[in-house]
Amino acid sequence: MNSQIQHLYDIARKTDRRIIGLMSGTSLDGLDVALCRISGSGPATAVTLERFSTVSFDEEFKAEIRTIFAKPTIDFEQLCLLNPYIGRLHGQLILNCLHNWGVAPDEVDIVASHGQTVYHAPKSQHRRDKFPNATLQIGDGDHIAAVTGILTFSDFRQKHVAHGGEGAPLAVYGDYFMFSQLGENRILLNMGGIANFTYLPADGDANRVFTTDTGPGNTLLDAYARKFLNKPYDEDGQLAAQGQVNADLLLALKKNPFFDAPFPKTTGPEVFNVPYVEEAQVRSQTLDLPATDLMATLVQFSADTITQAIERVLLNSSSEKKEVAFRIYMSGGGAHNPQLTQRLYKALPDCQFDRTDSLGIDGDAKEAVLFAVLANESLAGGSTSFGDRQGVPTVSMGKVSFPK
Ligand SMILES: Nc1ncnc2c1ncn2[C@@H]1O[C@H](COP(=O)(O)OP(=O)(O)OP(=O)(O)O)[C@@H](O)[C@H]1O
Ligand SMILES: CC(=O)N[C@H]1[C@@H]2OC[C@@H](O2)[C@@H](O)[C@@H]1O[C@H](C)C(=O)O
Repeated sequence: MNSQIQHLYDIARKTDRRIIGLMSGTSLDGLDVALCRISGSGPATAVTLERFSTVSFDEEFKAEIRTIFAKPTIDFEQLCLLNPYIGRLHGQLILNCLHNWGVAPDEVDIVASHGQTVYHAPKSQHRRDKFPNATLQIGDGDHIAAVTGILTFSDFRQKHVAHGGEGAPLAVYGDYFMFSQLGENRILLNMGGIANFTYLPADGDANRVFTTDTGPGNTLLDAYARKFLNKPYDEDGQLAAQGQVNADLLLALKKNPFFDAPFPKTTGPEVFNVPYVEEAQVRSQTLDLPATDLMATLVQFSADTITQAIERVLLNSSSEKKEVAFRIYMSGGGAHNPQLTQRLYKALPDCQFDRTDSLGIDGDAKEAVLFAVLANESLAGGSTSFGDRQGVPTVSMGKVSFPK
């Protein structure tokens, strides 16, 4: 037997594993690196987040990704070059983090890498009948394994697509395994570039849990912060705080079939981008809106679409379950924006708000931890059924890269 297969087998048989989860999301702010110790599997999964860092990307690297990011037409050579480049970079950033943490690479069992999404195209978006749902992440796992010498799992989303899902959101698996709690209706709300939430019903029924994207989180805010402030984001919503919401533009922004589509569903910056806002401004005759009002309207747009999606869950829960309070646990960068969170508190007065930090997982690390949990599940779990339904296939995800 190849000794690397034996090594994989030995890791799978351990009672607990040290797994580094990696996430680089739609905000392109940096690489989230989460060193986790994980035992158990399925709903018995127990995670200790031992170390966490977000390693910021420099402007030159962000500009390289932006040449192909979420664009239907790109320079194919750039895509080809970035695939190994990002893999090697992520590998090097892992080594840097391990060095800073005083952890040797051979003390880590597995790297679980999301990669960089460069294009996301569910059927509802591409509308080309003969093609399936599609999504593309780059930063190949072989390069991460070669640079770090650590067995690497990567490219988690293709298996989900192969079984009829849209390739996202995958949070449903990790959230159910880590955060489901009998007796409490939980909403795990992650506000990254795109916002999504997981519904965890109080009865713990795996057949009813789901995660859905709700629309933009920070992606539009960041695009306009770059334009108006020449900064990566509007810190604490300071610019938005100075403006008034424009009702006509808000209405125009909300006119998109995505918002009425059934759960679960996904979207991305391929749809919600600057041209989308400009087109809504033309329709609502608000092209001359001051920067402050535009920012305030964009925050309201994110807040309203998140609220309306969550309200749908509250309405659909039976009267019996409504007696159990809904608690919303926030995570992701948007949870640091008071302009966004205050609007949510106001719009959902019957819900109690908290952060995933109170459940033991730093909200900024949650998505990186998810990939560590998915790799753990592929190694040691795989027996939890999510039923036979759209968007939540019962599958083990991730491809294996041996270091040699
Ligand atoms: N203090 C703050 N004030 C306002 N916004 C903030 C603050 N801190 C973080 N953010 C927002 O959070 C973003 C980063 O969020 P996060 O890292 O969760 O996104 P991501 O993981 O790239 O996205 P996704 O979940 O869509 O993949 C920043 O780009 C910024 O918009
Ligand atoms: C295709 C893709 O990369 N989607 C991301 C993105 O970022 C947030 C939202 O859009 C979510 O659908 C997903 O990531 C999280 C980790 C998920 O799959 O649950």
